[in-house]
Amino acid sequence: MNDFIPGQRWISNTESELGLGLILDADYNRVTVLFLATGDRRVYARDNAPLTRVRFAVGDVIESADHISMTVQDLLEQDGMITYLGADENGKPVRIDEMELNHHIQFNKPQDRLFTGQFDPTGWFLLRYETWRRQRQFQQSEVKGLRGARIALIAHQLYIAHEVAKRSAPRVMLADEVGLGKTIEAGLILHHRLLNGLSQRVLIIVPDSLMHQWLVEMLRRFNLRFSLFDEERCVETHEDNPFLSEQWVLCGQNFFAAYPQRQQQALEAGWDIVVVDEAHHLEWNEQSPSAEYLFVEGLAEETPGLILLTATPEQLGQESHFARLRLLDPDRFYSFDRFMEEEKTFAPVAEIANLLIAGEVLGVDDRRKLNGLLQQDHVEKLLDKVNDLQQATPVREELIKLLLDHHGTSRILFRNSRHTVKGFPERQCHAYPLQGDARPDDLQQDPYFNWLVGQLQALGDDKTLLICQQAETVIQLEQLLKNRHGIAAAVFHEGMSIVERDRAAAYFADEESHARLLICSEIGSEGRNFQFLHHLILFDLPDNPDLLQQRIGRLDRIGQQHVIQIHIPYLENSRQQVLFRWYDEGLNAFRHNCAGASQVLQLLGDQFSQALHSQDPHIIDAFIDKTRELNARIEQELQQGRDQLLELNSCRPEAAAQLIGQLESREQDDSLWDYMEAMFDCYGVDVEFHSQNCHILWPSESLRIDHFPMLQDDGLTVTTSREVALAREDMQFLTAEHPLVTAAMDLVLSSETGNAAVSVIQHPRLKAAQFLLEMLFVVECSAPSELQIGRFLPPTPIRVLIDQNKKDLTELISHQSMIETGEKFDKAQIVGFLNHQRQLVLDMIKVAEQDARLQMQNLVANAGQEMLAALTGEIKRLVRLKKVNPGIREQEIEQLKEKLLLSHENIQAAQLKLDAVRFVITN
Ligand SMILES: Nc1ncnc2c1ncn2[C@@H]1O[C@H](COP(=O)(O)OP(=O)(O)OP(=O)(O)O)[C@@H](O)[C@H]1O
Repeated sequence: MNDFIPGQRWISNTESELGLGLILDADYNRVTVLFLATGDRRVYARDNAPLTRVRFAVGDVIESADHISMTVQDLLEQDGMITYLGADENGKPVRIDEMELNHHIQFNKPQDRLFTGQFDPTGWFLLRYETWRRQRQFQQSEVKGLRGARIALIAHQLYIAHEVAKRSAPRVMLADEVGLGKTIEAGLILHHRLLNGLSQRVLIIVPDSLMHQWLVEMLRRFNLRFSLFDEERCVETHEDNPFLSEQWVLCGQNFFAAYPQRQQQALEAGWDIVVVDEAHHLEWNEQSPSAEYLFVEGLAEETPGLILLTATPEQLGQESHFARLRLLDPDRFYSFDRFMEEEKTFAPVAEIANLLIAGEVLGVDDRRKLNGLLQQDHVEKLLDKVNDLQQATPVREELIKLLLDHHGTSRILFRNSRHTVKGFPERQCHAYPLQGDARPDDLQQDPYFNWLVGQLQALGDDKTLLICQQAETVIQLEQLLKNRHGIAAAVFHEGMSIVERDRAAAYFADEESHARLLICSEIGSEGRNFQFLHHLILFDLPDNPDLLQQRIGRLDRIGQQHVIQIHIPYLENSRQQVLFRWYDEGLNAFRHNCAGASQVLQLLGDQFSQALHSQDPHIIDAFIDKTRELNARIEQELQQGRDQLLELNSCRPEAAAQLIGQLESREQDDSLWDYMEAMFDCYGVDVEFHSQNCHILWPSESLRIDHFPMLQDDGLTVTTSREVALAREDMQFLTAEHPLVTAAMDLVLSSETGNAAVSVIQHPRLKAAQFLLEMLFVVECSAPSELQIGRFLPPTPIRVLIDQNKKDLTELISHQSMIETGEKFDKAQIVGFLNHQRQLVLDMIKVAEQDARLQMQNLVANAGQEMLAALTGEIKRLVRLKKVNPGIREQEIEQLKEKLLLSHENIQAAQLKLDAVRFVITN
């Protein structure tokens, strides 16, 4: 067992990026280590802590926390602590106690393994090399985080995810029209952030009826395994704060409402991103904001990332919509009146933005208008270049960004509609006027019920969804259909538990089940996926057009293959008939989603309820005509203003097409599979051919480790084809982002295996009987995770090849061209030779290191510039907004400046580590 003494310095074998650890405490079972570079504290079991004692040797150059560096000349050991004695650059004697060592220090171990003969087969070195190369390539890829999801490549979704995920704090409202894939967009954003280490802790809050669907979607589409939290689960964890027991948590909205003390715990637990689905339920007005709103407001203040999802943002009125935007960006959305005022100026803003996007020359007048709009932003210099062919593209992008952000609907609101996303099937509406004076209490006598029985018979074997308002109606309908007519139906309503509801929906969806009808109360009208159906019966109609859109959206969503048939019964001369005509003739809302419906309703005011209760055909006709007129006007206004701006922000077709192009070309290249085969070979995983692009993986008898990521004894079937993955959910979709691949890559890089190797090669440019060193250095930056330094300087490999004359051959002889001859060598002889030539080998490493250091300086300089551009952009924006919004605190700006300084400091403190070395003999 290791002897740990507080004050000693140890390094993590698996997370060397944490820098130098300091033993804080060691008792019988456990050892506590503080990694000062990142501020992380880790507790390990004492008998198998993955830690290595840091002990420098004579000749090593070390540095103290105060940046005093020295060459070690001697080591003093007392009571388990080491003191290094040596001299600084000027030869002045220095002593550094190990406690004083710089915590950013990292270690160059591969050469030690080389000199002691601990080299691995070349395949491992190549695997290590390729793993670093791929990881770096991945970091630089525009489509990182978007590749691994089991989804069809749909332009607007990829565009949004790509736009949002790379921001320093993703705070957005995803408000695409019903069924266009907001859950998928949120999943893609989470997937990207988690995969890149930009976010760790995620809380998703959804209506209870959607909990299970979210859980399944996150897992099957993104390989993200969330934990469902309810009261029972919280009690079971036995933790003071149960939310600290998991990183990815999914909760129902009602749970927080029912257990307010859990709200406090969720607030205290701290998250990187909070996602709220069906966010229109967060109702707000000045006098009485809802409890749900206040809770999310609390989370919004504490959490850097916030994603709100709603297809109908204005369902509870403009004020609530504004309040939710304010949750996301209080600096930008500070006054409701101002927000309402701004809508009026959307048309000219959209006009100019369109000119900029179209790449048209901006005349003097246009430039003046633009300058007027962007007065606070001092864009004169940009405007000078706006027509300059060489510089116009980035300049125009910047101007569009400013316009949308400061004068448009802002960059946090995304809304795509069927108007722009094509390919949705037609909707047909069938009206069924029924005779009768009024609807009796007894459903059996109700003409609606009799109609329903006949209608179900007419629909034959086609499965159908029926939605009505009340749970009570659902229960009665089901009973009567069963008892009187032997018709089996599944039900879904608020009186059922979540498990019962999910079970009912699954039973209904099962092709084998007898139930041809699913009867839902209004809660079934939100979020659920029923695109496998194409008949919808609206047993009654909601008064709110957004609710109607939600209902139809259950069927009219991505994946719908058929023309959607909407069936609506109504009693002649009844309120329901007027409502039907209002939707049908006034808004045309059954066949199309109607963007201006909420505004029409607002403008109609009392006339709406008056007309619904009227029996006078003139009043009703006039009401319908007025609706039609208002609707046409509002739709036109929206189309020229707000909707145009939303469209511009929500998807740029060329950019999206480029993303899709990149994703497709990656998938056509099968180098991932070649790489994985090499990995499987090294680790001892058997591969069996299944069918084209599909394989079965098994742990072989000679598996090198106890457990290969995700691999069970009964094997795992994988496919590298997206098409197959979409059709066959039983297969894993193997991409560079699949957890099996990423975990296997981590495995390679966190172990020493492959960091020292010996190869015999032949190369036309090299004489026989020479030797060279191929080295892989890695630039690493250990910094607190909230700085997200990885955005600018992720771990970056640098390859250097040096020959025995200390000449740098990196450019001349590529890694790929160094092919092994397969010739055997005498290991003992090589070790003897290496030790005999120790000084030369060390000198060769030194030369390589100098070269790598130069390259590192460039990397650091570039990363610094990128960081500076990103953070000064954020600072400038705040300074600009502060001029119009007195609510912005100076402190916010100061915090950003501090973040900039800290990021700069950490990037400058990047370290170079020799990760792997290969001794190459030529033949
Ligand atoms: N890119 C995609 N590939 C495959 N299926 C998709 C894709 N995008 C969406 N879908 C499917 O389409 C349906 C609608 O998507 P999703 O639930 O994300 O939409 P939504 O906008 O959240 O809907 P709602 O407004 O009803 O909440 C889901 O069944 C989803 O799995």
